[in-house]
Amino acid sequence: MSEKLLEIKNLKTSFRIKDDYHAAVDNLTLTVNKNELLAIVGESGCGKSALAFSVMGLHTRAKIEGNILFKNQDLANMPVSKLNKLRGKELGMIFQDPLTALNPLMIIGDQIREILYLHNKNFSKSQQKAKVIDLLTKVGIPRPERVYQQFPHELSGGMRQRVVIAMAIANGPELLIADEPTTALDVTIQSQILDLIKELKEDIEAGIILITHDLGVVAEMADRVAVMYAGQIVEIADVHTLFSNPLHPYTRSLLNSVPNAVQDKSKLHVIQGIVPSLQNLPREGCRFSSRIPWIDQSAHEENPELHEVSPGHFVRCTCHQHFYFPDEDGKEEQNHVIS
Ligand SMILES: Nc1ncnc2c1ncn2[C@@H]1O[C@H](COP(=O)(O)OP(=O)(O)OP(=O)(O)O)[C@@H](O)[C@H]1O
Repeated sequence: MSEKLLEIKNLKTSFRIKDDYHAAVDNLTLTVNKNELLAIVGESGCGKSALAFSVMGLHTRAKIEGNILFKNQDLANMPVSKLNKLRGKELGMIFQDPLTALNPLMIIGDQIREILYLHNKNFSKSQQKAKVIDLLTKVGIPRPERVYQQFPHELSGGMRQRVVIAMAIANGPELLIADEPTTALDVTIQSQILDLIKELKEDIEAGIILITHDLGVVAEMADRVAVMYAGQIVEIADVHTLFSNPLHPYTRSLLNSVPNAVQDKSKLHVIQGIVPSLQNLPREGCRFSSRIPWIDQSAHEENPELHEVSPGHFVRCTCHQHFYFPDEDGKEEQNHVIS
């Protein structure tokens, strides 16, 4: 039986725009188990980062409602002083852009030493230095003694992201959140960084939330996948089920829009449009219905819920039972009705 590490219950993260609050994460419920890698996917603007920042308590102006239970402590309703003791120790985060995550005026060694010292004042300076060298070696940095003395601008983007990862794992986090950790890097470095996160998963035995746009990465690394659209989870399942039997129209659209070597390119089905802006998000009915206007309105639920269609596989709204792509000619898909 998997052990729950993080349990998010009815999380609502809202930003104030003009005079009103608008929810970027809307009534979201999710668990992450120990030693599990949960991938969160979805288009830009669907609320992935808002969710990650809520877990880490990094929103300064957002209104947070609901519960974020980490080992049964509620991060959403915790004083900052207590949260600070968890962040950088039991909770680690790898940010999108390593340059903004590092202090440009401090050498790398001191930045990592500071994190170690903050959470363990008993380490002597030489013990801290040894540990930093150890961490830099672990994240694959060649000549760690030299890098210890260098400033962030002296390193390449890939090396900087390795440093950020070393900082995130310095105190052995139990939950690690990686928010598009390779966005700022070129393709070859991207795969090295992802390999590193994969290795670390075995090594540090943490629960990991990986936010990414890259479905290839998800297929290779994730244990479970949550698909987000307009602030909500529309489908969640173990990685095998999600890729072999995607049900929600949005999930099917995401998977169908990725070409693969054996696929006939004329059969790429793409759903047009984008995630609406926060102020224009439909708050009632199926939020995806405006993207699939050819599906009869009666196919949607009034208040779409997540339904468990097989053990651990949840899909929002009943519209998936009646969904087909408009440019599909096969009758098989047109009759895609799941009882
Ligand atoms: N501080 C903020 N104030 C107002 N609106 C915000 C704020 N931060 C995010 N938003 C809005 O909330 C919605 C969700 O944004 P979020 O950054 O979480 O999306 P995302 O899925 O992480 O996108 P990306 O993949 O581009 O990082 C978007 O409409 C965004 O414009």
